[in-house]
Amino acid sequence: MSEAPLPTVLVVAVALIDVDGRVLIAQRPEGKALAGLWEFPGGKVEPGERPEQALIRELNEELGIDVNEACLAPFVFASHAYESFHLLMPLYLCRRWSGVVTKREHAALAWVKPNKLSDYPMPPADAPLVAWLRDLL
Ligand SMILES: Nc1nc2c([nH]c(=O)n2[C@H]2C[C@H](O)[C@@H](COP(=O)(O)OP(=O)(O)OP(=O)(O)O)O2)c(=O)[nH]1
Ligand SMILES: [Mg+2]
Repeated sequence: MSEAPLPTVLVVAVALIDVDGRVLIAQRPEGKALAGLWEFPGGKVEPGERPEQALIRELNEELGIDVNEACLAPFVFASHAYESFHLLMPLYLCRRWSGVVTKREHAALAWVKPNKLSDYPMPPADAPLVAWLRDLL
């Protein structure tokens, strides 16, 4: 018997890295799926957008910062089957942006050393990403 087909949803996310090598994570707000869990900033790619454009838009909406496309380095990706969709999520690295990181849409923000990321509950799709950051950053 074959499984019911699930839509694949493309979500782009970023590990913003500060001068001390800490990574920004953000807590999903009440009322959204996976509320209370910590995520990498980003969001769904909308029709007609390139992934990098979508990420630049999301970083402006969510954090109030401006990122140059040349400063987004593809890193690793998550591929995870949720109950109702399959998540495909490239994670970029970014060490340069302009503006001040501001909490606009999340419940909280935290700058965290890669080896401490596992202290924060994250969506199941993110576990491999945390391991890559810890091992490769
Ligand atoms: N941004 C982000 N999303 C993640 C991560 N891990 C993970 O499973 N997701 C999932 C949660 C959501 O199902 C989806 C992102 O969707 P979202 O609802 O936050 O998208 P969005 O920012 O475009 O927000 P919205 O306008 O649709 O409300 O990806 C992660 O680390 N970062
Ligand atoms: Mg988002």
